[in-house]
Amino acid sequence: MRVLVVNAGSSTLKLSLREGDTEVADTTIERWEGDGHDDPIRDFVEQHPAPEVTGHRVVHGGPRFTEPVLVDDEVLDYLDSITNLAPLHNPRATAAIREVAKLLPGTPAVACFDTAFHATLPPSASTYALPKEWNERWQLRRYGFHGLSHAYAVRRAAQMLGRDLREMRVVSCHLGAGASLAAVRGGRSVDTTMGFTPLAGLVMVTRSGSVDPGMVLWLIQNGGLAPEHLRDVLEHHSGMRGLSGTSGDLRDVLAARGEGDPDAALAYDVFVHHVRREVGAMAASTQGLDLLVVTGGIGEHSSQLRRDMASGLGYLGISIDEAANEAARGDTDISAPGAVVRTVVVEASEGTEIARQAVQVFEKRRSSA
Ligand SMILES: Nc1ncnc2c1ncn2[C@@H]1O[C@H](COP(=O)(O)OP(=O)(O)O)[C@@H](O)[C@H]1O
Ligand SMILES: CC(=O)OP(=O)(O)O
Ligand SMILES: [Mg+2]
Repeated sequence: MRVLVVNAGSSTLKLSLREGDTEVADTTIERWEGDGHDDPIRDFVEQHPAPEVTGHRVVHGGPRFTEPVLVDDEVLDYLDSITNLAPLHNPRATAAIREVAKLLPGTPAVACFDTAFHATLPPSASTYALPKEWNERWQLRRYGFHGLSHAYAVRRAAQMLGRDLREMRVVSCHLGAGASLAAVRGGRSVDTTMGFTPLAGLVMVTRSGSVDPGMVLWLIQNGGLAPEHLRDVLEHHSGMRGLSGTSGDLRDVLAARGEGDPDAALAYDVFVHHVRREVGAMAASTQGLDLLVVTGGIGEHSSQLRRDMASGLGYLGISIDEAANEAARGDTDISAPGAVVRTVVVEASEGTEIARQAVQVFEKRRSSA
């Protein structure tokens, strides 16, 4: 089956065409505003054979969607209504869904949610200790994100090891522009570092990750900061970028650190500290660890980050092979011989998971029609 996969992330737009398990064409648009001014989606669709189904990444499914769903007007209206839950991401996804619907009228579109993978969190992990009425009124809870990436990465890692995912305790690390960890047990997500929004958890490239809520209130009341300004700073000018004072891209941070820049050195140390600390937290939620999976632009490409991360996690049984870590390209087992916990690098492929889900929904519809 031919599937068009549309992944509108916070910064890029990735398009790919898949036939079964093969990616026959793909493109990444670095800047896509989704405002109809330029139309890379049209170009891609016109240059390739028509798909039978389209799969879209939608970051936030809100309280309603815990599984992929066939898109219709009513689903789109609902997604519009929850835009403010993921303002960096969801508007771009709905813009892309509308654009593709115009170009390929009649082709079924399936929305695949980052949040869906974490719908299995137990209440103890998903519940915020706020007034019960608030949680009910606004459906406040830890939703968690990067679920498409985590789902693919843990399945792929288990396959590489020839093991049954359901029999392993896994911590999955998606370290890209956005970063989150997932604790996976019995094949299901039982905890994750992101929360109600993708701003929570780890220190990221430009996002602060979790900060003291009392400090946010203090900044509004005593710092005189307007909420919108604060949001912009926490989303775009914090993380490694805020600390380094220039770029949050780990390549730039490591280069500046190498030249003796103390701000870049601190930015890196803070990033690594939080990754290590949260791996420990996730391993507590899985009650032990058999497999550590590392994915995302940072996880796949920075052997230094993997080395520094692993060097602080020996107490969990994590031990990596130096040479394998340095040489790792694509999907690679970098575990030290005899390591109690396997450490595997997986090339992120949200697209594979989106295509899988889209085909599943499409075939279910066809068999019930
Ligand atoms: N060779 C590299 N070394 C260190 N970091 C890298 C390297 N290549 C990419 N990165 C990091 O990966 C990030 C992008 O991650 P990626 O997962 O591709 O992005 P997105 O989350 O937008 O999909 C960049 O911001 C950069 O920090
Ligand atoms: C959910 C999220 O943070 O996505 P991204 O990493 O693509 O920004
Ligand atoms: Mg990404």
